[in-house]
Parts: sequence; structure tokens; C-alpha cells
Amino acid sequence: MKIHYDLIVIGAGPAGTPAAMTAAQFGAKVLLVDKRDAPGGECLFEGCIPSKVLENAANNYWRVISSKKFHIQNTNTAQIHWEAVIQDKDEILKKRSQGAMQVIKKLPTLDFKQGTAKFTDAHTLNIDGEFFSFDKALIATGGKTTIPPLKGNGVDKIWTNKDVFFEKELPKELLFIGAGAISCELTQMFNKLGVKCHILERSERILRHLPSEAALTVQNKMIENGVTVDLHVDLQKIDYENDKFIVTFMQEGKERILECKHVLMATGRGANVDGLELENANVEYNKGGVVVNKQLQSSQAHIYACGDCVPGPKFAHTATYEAGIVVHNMFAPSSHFVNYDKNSWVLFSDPQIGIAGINEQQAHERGLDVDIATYDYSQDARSQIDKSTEGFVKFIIDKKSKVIIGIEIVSEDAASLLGEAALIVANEMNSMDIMKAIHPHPTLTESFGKLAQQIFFKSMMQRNR
Ligand SMILES: Cc1cc2nc3c(=O)[nH]c(=O)nc-3n(C[C@H](O)[C@H](O)[C@H](O)COP(=O)(O)OP(=O)(O)OC[C@H]3O[C@@H](n4cnc5c(N)ncnc54)[C@H](O)[C@@H]3O)c2cc1C
Ligand SMILES: NC(=O)c1ccc[n+]([C@@H]2O[C@H](COP(=O)([O-])OP(=O)(O)OC[C@H]3O[C@@H](n4cnc5c(N)ncnc54)[C@H](O)[C@@H]3O)[C@@H](O)[C@H]2O)c1
Repeated sequence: MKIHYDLIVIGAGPAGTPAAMTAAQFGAKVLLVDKRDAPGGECLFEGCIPSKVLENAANNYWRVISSKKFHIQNTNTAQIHWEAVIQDKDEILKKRSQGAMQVIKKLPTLDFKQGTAKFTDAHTLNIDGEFFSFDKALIATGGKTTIPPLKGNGVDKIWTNKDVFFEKELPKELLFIGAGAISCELTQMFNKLGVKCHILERSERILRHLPSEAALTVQNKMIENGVTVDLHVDLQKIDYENDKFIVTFMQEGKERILECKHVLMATGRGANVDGLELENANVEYNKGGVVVNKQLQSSQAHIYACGDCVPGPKFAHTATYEAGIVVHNMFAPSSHFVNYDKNSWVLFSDPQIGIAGINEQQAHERGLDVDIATYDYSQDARSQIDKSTEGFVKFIIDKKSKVIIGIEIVSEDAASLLGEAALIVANEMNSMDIMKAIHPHPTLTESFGKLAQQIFFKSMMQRNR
């Protein structure tokens, strides 16, 4: 016998969980199913949250040991109790997951079930041998690490984000393969804790998806702080012998070999649709994940997909934004379409990088006619007080309409500053709109007002010429 639901959501991450909750609040009878026994997804258990808990601990440790610049003495005796930090992380994960479960339990039409779902036809799912029918379904099964095809007996033993947050002991040395978002955040974190870090990246610089000025600021800081960065690397094989990895790669036509106790692979993430048996439901998919239209409907109009299992930006908040669109399109009369041009995100590197809207690189790639205006934090009062003067705020301005279509921030505190940037971009503001706000002194947010003034006065002078 099949149990019937209005909606079945597969995957309880930042995409699936809010979608299921909102649909239940609309009055729909919903089943939320996940392989894990608790909601949260990869973001909570192996991604955003564990990485930021550990990074926060490392940053606090680093602040203490590098506080000599504020004339604080005897800072070199500080120690970090890593096992306790890992315990803190586990408690936060548990608390957040239990909190989400409590919300689920309070919603009378929402059920949670642990199990692995696969389609048997376009209206039926098999969850660990039990059958469930649905009017609508949402595939929110997230992403997975892409491991390049490599030779060697060590490939199966390398760490990914599924391993690194569970190690109770700090490694002494760590070799990162790939210098994208995951590696750059983790390298700087481990480096601050005294772990000897080495990065192997195949491109000409780290963070190749990010604008070069921002990426190179982080790359220079990394190198300055003792991380070894090898670029233009063509990885050949990874062997494991005598408790050590032996990594062979080509660089500038020469073969090089490195030995390291631990290796972490972060060479990009793909969509996870493994084992869903989408063929049985006639749902189209390819390397990028489930094929969806701008309303996030799959090739079967009643089956939607969102989050990391579809092409597009791979962030927790973007997954939740997409979930809102899906539920709206399922239960409200009008249609909503995804648009990533106002997306924002923060890389928790040192300094942090925050991007709202379209960055300079994307603007040029799209052939947009834009003006660029930059405020340098070296001249900023708050930055000088904090002795943290590297970085900048950059506005990407549509030449014709004067609307700020993108903002890049490189700063020790880009995460906090990005909220204002996201609002400016989302509301299609121009410099006059920003000047209406009286920014408090001395704070980093003054940079928005000062940059807006700079743009405004420049345009006045050009007009008066
Ligand atoms: C190390 C790391 C750090 C990150 N840091 C950030 C950050 O700081 N900020 C940010 O915005 N993003 C960050 N991300 C990205 C973020 O984690 C993802 O974008 C986000 O988790 C995507 O959400 P999702 O709901 O699509 O998928 P997921 O969170 O992956 O959830 C998918 C769920 O589906 C379940 N599932 C899969 N298949 C099945 C099945 N057949 N049956 C039942 N259940 C199934 C899985 O168990 C999982 O719980 C980070 C990622 C990593 C790896
Ligand atoms: N703060 C955040 O929001 C945050 C943090 C971490 C991850 N994420 C999300 O997770 C996604 C995945 O992160 P990621 O770091 O795995 O991927 P990524 O796409 O950001 O970077 C992968 C890097 O690996 C390199 N690479 C690929 N194959 C290689 C090879 N064979 N040898 C050497 N280098 C190789 C690529 O050139 C690239 O620089 C990000 O795109 C982002 O969406 C977000």
C-alpha cells in the first residue's frame, strides 16, 4: 500500500527543509525525507557551519597570538585545545539540527522520514522498500565532491570535506588539491593554527572564479603568512606508502614529487543525483544535475529541483532562495523565475571577500558598459584603528542608468559589510540613494557613503565642464 502526500521533498538541506516547512505552512501534506536521521544537509554537517565554527576558533587564536601590534605582551604562550573546539562544533550542529526538528514537529501536516529515496515512476517513490505516492515532488539532494580521474593507490585515502571536520587532532601538515572556496578558507584556517599548508592549483592563480584583484589580495596574504602555493599544476598520481602520500605532478614541463601526511581534495563540486533512478520518472538530468527551467521545474512539470543538485551558484542561501521560488510556483497562482544577478556571497578567507550582484570580471565577460569606482581601506579611519588597512570596496555601475549592479568588498569584515551591499544591489540604487544614509563614524560602513559621494561629485564635475 502506498501512503500519499501532496508533496514529497527529497533532501533536508538548506533547499529541502525550508521548502517542506513553507509548503506545510500553506496547508499541504508534506513528507521530508533524508538519508540522515536529522535535517540540516551537507551545509550543517559537513559544510558551511562546521567550517565556520573551526575558522572562528582559529581566527580568535590568531588574534591573540598576533596582538603584539596592539602592544599586548607574552602572546606566544597561548594554546588552542583542538579537541574541545571539535566538541563545540558538534554541539552547535546538534543544537541547530534539533532546533529544525522541533519546528518540523510543530507543523501538523509535515512528516520527516529517514531513508534513501528513489523514483519508481513519475508519481511514486521507494524509500528503503516502502512506497509513497505524491502529487508534487522536490528533488533537493545537494552536491558532491568531484574527484578528478587520477592514478595511484592513495586516491581513496585522501580527505574531502566529509573527513576533515571530524579529526580530533590537528594535523602537522596538510596538502590541498585545488585552490577554490573550500581550500582557501581551510588553508588559511589551518595555517593560523600552525599547520604547515601547501596548495596545488592547476590555474594561474587561486580562486579563479573570483575577480583577480580580490583573489590576488588573498593569495598574497596567504603566501606572506607562510602557505606554499604551487600554480599551473598538472596532477599525475597520488600514492600512499609508509603512512605518507606521495603526490606526483607536472609543472612547467618538469615532474615534481611531494610527500605529505594528509591530503585534502577540493577540486570543485558537482550535482548529486546518484541513486535517484530519475529515468523511472522520465526526469531529464546531465552532468550539471537535474535539468530545470527558470521556474525550477524539471522535464516533468510536477517535479521540481533546486539547490546544489541543479546548475547555478552553489550556496546555502541561494538554495533557500530557490526553495522559496519552488514553493511559490507549486502553490501560488502566478509564476516566479530564478535570477542570480542579485545573488551575494562571502568567502571567509583572510581578508574576507564579499560579492553582491555582478562582479567586475562578470561585467566584462558579459560585455556590459560599466564604470568602476573604488574606495581603498588604507585611507579609512576604522581600518587604521583596527590596523587592518588592506582591502577595498568596489562599485560596478551601469553607465547609462547609473544603477550600482554589483559590489565587491575585500576586508577583514566583508561579511558584515555585505548586508548593505546586498540591499544596494537588490534595490537597484544609485550613488544618490546611498548618500541619503548617514553612516556612523568611525565604522567601515562609511566606505559606502564616501564612495557614493566620490561618484556623485565626479559626475557633477563632468557635467559642469
Ligand atoms: C566545506 C564547505 C563549506 C561551505 N561553506 C559555505 C558557506 O559558508 N556559505 C554557503 O552559503 N555555502 C557554503 N557551502 C555550500 C553549501 O553547503 C551548499 O550550497 C548547500 O549545502 C546546498 O544545499 P542543498 O540543500 O542543495 O544540499 P545539501 O545541503 O547537500 O543537502 C542535501 C541533502 O539531501 C540528502 N539526500 C541526498 N540524496 C538523497 C536521497 N536519495 N534520499 C534521501 N536524501 C538524500 C543528503 O543526505 C543531504 O542531507 C559550503 C560547502 C562546503 C562543502
Ligand atoms: N563561503 C562560501 O560560501 C563557500 C565556502 C566553501 C565552498 N562553497 C561552495 O562550494 C563550492 C565548491 O568549492 P570547491 O572549493 O570545491 O570548488 P571551486 O570550484 O571553488 O574550486 C575548485 C578549484 O580546484 C581547481 N582544480 C580542479 N581540478 C584540479 C586538479 N586536477 N588539480 C588542481 N587543481 C584543480 C580549480 O581550478 C579550482 O580553482 C564553491 O563553488 C561554493 O559554491 C562556498
